[in-house]
Amino acid sequence: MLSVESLQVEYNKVPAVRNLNIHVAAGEVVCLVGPNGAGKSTTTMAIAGVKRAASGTIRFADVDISRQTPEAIAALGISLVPEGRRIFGQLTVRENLIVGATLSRAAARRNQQLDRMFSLFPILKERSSQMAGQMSGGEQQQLAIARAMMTSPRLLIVDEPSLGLAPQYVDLVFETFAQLRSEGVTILVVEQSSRRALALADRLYLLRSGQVVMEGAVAELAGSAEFESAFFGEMSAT
Ligand SMILES: Nc1ncnc2c1ncn2[C@@H]1O[C@H](COP(=O)(O)OP(=O)(O)OP(=O)(O)O)[C@@H](O)[C@H]1O
Repeated sequence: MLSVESLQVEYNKVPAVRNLNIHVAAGEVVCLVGPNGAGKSTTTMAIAGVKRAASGTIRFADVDISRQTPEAIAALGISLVPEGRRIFGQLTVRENLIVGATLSRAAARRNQQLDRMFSLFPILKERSSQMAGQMSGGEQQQLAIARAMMTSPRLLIVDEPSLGLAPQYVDLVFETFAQLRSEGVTILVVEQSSRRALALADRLYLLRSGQVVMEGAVAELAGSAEFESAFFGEMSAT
């Protein structure tokens, strides 16, 4: 479904991602893990088209999206839940809005999708008339994921969903992913270091300094001394 080949992404001519190759098959849950500054967010932004690749190819469902606009990429079925406060601090307000824009395709099905999200996230139904900013961090994260799901994406990309969340909300968010996965949603999830993400994922890529340093099926990697030391040795597990 998604194939990233020899991706290079730069900030002011300095590479943040170098010769990166990842792929995600339909129905898979794939995890991008790695320490601060490894290039995880940059990779997600390049896939969603909000940060232009310096070189390399990104293909989605056999379409080369490397040079496409964020709107076109969203219309093809990729939805990104960005890191942090669900906004891109380094992008303009307009660019942020474009990423979350409601597509005309989705608008026709809006009420149906709203009902689906309310059944997936009961708290959002309960709070439907409340100002979103008044909700807890965990509830806001659910809202961010639900908003991304409103367009019925074929690929949902979520950048550090557990960042800053209390443990019970992390559980809730990962239960949501498990539910989405059982409904056939393909998910690319970014985490610094998370056993929950590992429990969810089929495969993972471990990034460091903008490059993939380890990859494989979680079932095969987890437990190996090499992986445990690379993944948990230098990072705090959550
Ligand atoms: N706007 C920017 N300008 C310059 N350099 C940047 C910018 N954004 C990111 N970088 C650099 O690019 C590299 C990759 O950053 P990125 O945010 O993609 O990493 P990450 O793996 O997502 O880390 P984190 O877990 O901290 O979000 C880092 O060296 C970072 O300092």
